[in-house]
Amino acid sequence: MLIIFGASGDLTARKLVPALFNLYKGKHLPDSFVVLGASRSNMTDEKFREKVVQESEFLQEEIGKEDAAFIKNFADKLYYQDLGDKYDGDYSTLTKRIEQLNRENGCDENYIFYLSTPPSLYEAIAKNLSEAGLTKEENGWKRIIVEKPFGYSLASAKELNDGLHKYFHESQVYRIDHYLGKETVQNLLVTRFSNSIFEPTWNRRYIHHVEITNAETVGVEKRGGYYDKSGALRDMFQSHLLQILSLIVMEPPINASAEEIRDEKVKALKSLRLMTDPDVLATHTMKGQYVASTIKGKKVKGYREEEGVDPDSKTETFAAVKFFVDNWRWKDVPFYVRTAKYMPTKVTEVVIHFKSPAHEVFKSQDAYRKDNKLIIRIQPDEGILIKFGVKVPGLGFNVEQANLDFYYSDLDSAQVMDAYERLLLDAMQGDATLYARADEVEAAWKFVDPILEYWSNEDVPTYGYAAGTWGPRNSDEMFDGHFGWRNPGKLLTDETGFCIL
Ligand SMILES: NC(=O)C1=CN([C@@H]2O[C@H](COP(=O)(O)OP(=O)(O)OC[C@H]3O[C@@H](n4cnc5c(N)ncnc54)[C@H](OP(=O)(O)O)[C@@H]3O)[C@@H](O)[C@H]2O)C=CC1
Ligand SMILES: O=C1O[C@H](COP(=O)(O)O)[C@@H](O)[C@H](O)[C@H]1O
Repeated sequence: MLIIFGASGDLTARKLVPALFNLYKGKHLPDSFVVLGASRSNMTDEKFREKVVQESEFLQEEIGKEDAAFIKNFADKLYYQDLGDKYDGDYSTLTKRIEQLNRENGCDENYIFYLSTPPSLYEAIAKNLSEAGLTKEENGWKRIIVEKPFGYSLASAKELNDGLHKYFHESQVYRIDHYLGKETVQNLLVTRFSNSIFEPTWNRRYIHHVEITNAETVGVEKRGGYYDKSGALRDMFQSHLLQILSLIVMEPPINASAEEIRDEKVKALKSLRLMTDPDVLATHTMKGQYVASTIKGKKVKGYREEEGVDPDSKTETFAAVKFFVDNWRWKDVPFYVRTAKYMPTKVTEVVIHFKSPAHEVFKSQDAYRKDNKLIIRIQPDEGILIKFGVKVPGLGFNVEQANLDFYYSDLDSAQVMDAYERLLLDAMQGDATLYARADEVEAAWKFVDPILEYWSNEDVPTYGYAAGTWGPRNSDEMFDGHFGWRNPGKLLTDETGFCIL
């Protein structure tokens, strides 16, 4: 049984229920499987079913495709229990409901508790589950999935880990990071460790620098209140982007088990050189915020005008960090990672920039266009592209770049599972490989904390950039004159919005 706390919220309707529907449709769920939503709101089972189906755009589309009886059969697996006026009360009513559903549906006592509430409630919920006897594993396994953000800083992440560990063993805790559920993120491991052509060059001898971009075309939408306290560094960089980075940086695991892979990821995260010197932080980090602009004749709101955002906010919607990895493989190779809202195109990609050939036989005017690049496109158009030099036909030896590409969509079996679908299924199967372990999360916060502390200083500039552009006009300066960011899409406006906020 899957028991979702905070089931009246946005995530349940928009992500969890559609993922469960797809698992049901793909026959990945046992017949006895049921979902029990729990929150403070008062709702009947029927009302809960109607609500999640109505609020899920995905299910609305499915209603047009599937026959009504099929959708109803799925919806009938969803139940709801209100928790009274708080999450840290007595769970005896919840326990009785779980027992009743077990009897009625012939379920085992295998439970996943999915915490989809504000994180401040996680420990209280874990405590109440334990006091209600719902965490005992005598008659079946018990797992707890916790949503991001996992902490607000290293100290709060440690506190949260300690709080959960009072009631659940680490092997029962599944910290979700939906980027790890993306097919191409998982493919980073396969690309690296199942091909003997990449691994020998995957080091300081051949790689000049590594770039990771995560760009979104939307602003903060309805989540202004949450985002203004978080910012891009906490929202995306600490979690999703450092997870991707760890897969690029890590050493080969001895096998593909959850513990071996996660051991190597932790080692990678622990190798990140901490930046504490303000002079280094000033040149190696940059924060920005989108300001109003006009895109295709339409006025777009600036971040400070969004609902729930402080009109004087200095919270970053653009975060860029340059850093080094202190180990044998990566010594002196710079990593550039950026994430931002309201950029010209939605894209997440990793670009491995290889060094120029040791001896230049063929001179080229445009070194950037000549150097080899491996581009791993995480989304959209999931795939891999290798850029390599070819001779321009005709006289002389002029070099231009050609592409060798692979797109996931070209595979016959291209049925890419949604990230939540994959991760829920893994949790049901007890596979935690794609979930973050306590020490991974703490290692990531350890790297991020000094940057956040530096950014909390009023003197650190927050650069304005026009919504629809590739961030602050001066963001290439981090590259010390070497190339700059790869911007895979045209600007949506001529405005720069450049200013210091
Ligand atoms: N929505 C998204 O796209 C994403 C969400 N997440 C994370 O998932 C979790 C759930 O997100 P989401 O569904 O958007 O959150 P919501 O704000 O919609 O909250 C979920 C539920 O928690 C309960 N709740 C909200 N605020 C409080 C409060 N102050 N005290 C007690 N209960 C409260 C409410 O239920 P009730 O009042 O009925 O008890 C609410 O329906 C959060 O941790 C979020 O950070 C992560 C990634 C993306
Ligand atoms: O976790 C989050 O991720 C989304 C972006 O996810 P994607 O799968 O659409 O790339 C981001 O918009 C949100 O701010 C953040 O909390």
